[in-house]
Amino acid sequence: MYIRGSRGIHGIVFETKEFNTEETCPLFSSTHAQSPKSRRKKKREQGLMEGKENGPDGKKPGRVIDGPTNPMVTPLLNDLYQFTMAYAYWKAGKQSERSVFDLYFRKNPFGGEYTIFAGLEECIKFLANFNLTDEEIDFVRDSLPGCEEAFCDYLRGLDCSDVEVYAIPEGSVVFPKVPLLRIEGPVAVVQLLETPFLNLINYASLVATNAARHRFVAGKSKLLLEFGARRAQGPDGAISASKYCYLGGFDATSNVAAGKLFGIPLRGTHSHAFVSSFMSLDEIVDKALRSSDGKSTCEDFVSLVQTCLTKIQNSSSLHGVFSETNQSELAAFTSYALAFPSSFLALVDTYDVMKSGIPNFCAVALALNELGYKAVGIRLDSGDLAYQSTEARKFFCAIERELNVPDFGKMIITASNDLNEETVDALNKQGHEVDAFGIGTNLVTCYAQAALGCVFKLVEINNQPRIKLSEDVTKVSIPCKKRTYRLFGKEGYPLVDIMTGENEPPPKVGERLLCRHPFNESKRAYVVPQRVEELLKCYWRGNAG
Ligand SMILES: Nc1ncnc2c1ncn2[C@@H]1O[C@H](COP(=O)(O)OP(=O)(O)OP(=O)(O)O)[C@@H](O)[C@H]1O
Ligand SMILES: O=P(O)(O)OC[C@H]1O[C@H](OP(=O)(O)OP(=O)(O)O)[C@H](O)[C@@H]1O
Ligand SMILES: O=C(O)c1cccnc1
Ligand SMILES: [Mg+2]
Repeated sequence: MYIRGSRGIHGIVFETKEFNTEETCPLFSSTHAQSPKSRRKKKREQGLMEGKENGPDGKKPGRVIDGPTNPMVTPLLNDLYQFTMAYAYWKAGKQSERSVFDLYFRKNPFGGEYTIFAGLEECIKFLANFNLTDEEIDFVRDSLPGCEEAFCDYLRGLDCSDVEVYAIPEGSVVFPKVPLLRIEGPVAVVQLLETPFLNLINYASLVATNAARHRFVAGKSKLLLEFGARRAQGPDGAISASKYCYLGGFDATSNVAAGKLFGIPLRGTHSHAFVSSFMSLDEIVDKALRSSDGKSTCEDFVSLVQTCLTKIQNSSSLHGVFSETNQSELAAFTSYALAFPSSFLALVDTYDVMKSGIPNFCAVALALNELGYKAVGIRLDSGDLAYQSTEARKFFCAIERELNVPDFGKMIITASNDLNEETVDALNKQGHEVDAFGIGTNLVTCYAQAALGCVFKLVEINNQPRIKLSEDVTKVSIPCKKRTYRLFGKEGYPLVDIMTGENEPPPKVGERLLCRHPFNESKRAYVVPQRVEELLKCYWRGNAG
């Protein structure tokens, strides 16, 4: 069954970070995740969860799995109807019927050609710790009219030991309608997984895709910094954005909590407030700075900065670019350099980029250079970023030439201010000298598209296929328990993802295969795969061994 050609991504090398298990990804080997509830914690401490985790091969490494990162992710993070259905299944004696659900999305986000799958690890953490506390059961009892006590007893015994989860590895490039997860198990239990799983996967995959798209437009060589914590949709939005933007190809985050939780590299500069908090150089009391080799001390770093500024003012090619610079800004930069001589990076647009910020920065950077330090660079946060970055680079290169300071021209130029895919693309077209982009609002809020629209559909029960019909053909579900494969061509690129029935023979390398679109009869293609990769791997095998 032909689903979606991967040729749309032909030639693009995605550098998303793939992580299949906690072991393989240091990013998620956090030992700090908090258990949601004391009862769950106790259960884990007693080792009751031990031996249940499965890697992509379904093997059990035999150790305890932490709960979800966010302690609010409990079985109650659900739609009421999952509990009413669970009750009604139970009343009808159907609660244990073996069901198969597919989790998939229908359309790539952002008008694009691909999606990055994310959120799987949190789903497995949720499964591994799935149980309802007495308090939660009391609340469910009160929320369901006429709820019988025996149902509460049933809920008390519920866990995911009868559930199996097959999934595409987290961080993979995925396409519409191909199941990202296949979840098998007792229908009432699997039903209770629908909303939490969708919640954990929808935003994660959307923001990871957004990050990957920003990476693609920025190019491999640029440093991408996620600056979204202040604009994200609440605390979970911020933490999830940092985690999944890193997965999607960002290099670092400004979010300290995400750095601690996941080991994501932290990066940052300083704000306008720091610059405007200073009035004059007289405010700097401790003016001494030891040289980088520790062999000498400059007793008056402020005077050294002033001397360097005069040197720049007197240099022939820089002459005329500026006259007097803002002295409060110079005080802020000098003070910052005294605090961070080895990693000095200044925000240069508080007053006037070319007439003040850049010369002031260069004066401080030159003074540091005399003591053996190398300044890192600047940040631009307003105005025409293409023009300003180009002018700044020219200035740095002129100083390198005129004052004979090796590598001064290679200063890192960071840009921020409401950036998104389009502005980065526009900058590329105009030509710019930006080395690093700091991106917040548009990235983490996924401003260009609010949700991915993953769904969770019953495709089989008691070994019988199930379908959901719809007037809208794109909403018709694809029945049956399936296997999915990615077929690769001669040059090693993926050609197509296909779905087959569970018991159909798998595609064979070198054998011609007719692939058909599930809804559009006219779309079909013969493919001769050079490599075949099964996409759904076992991540949770319950008690099955
Ligand atoms: N060369 C460029 N080409 C296209 N877009 C740009 C370019 N330079 C900057 N931008 C974008 O244009 C917008 C500038 O917005 P705006 O004019 O509101 O900011 P500003 O006045 O420069 O700064 P602020 O209001 O934050 O002090 C930002 O979204 C920025 O990312
Ligand atoms: O623009 P974003 O992509 O969200 O990136 C984060 C923004 O947050 C900071 O300032 P803030 O926006 O708080 O103040 P500013 O608008 O005055 O710069 C920073 O200077 C960026 O502009
Ligand atoms: O470190 C920075 O420069 C930063 C962090 C968050 C938001 N804006 C900027
Ligand atoms: Mg801003």
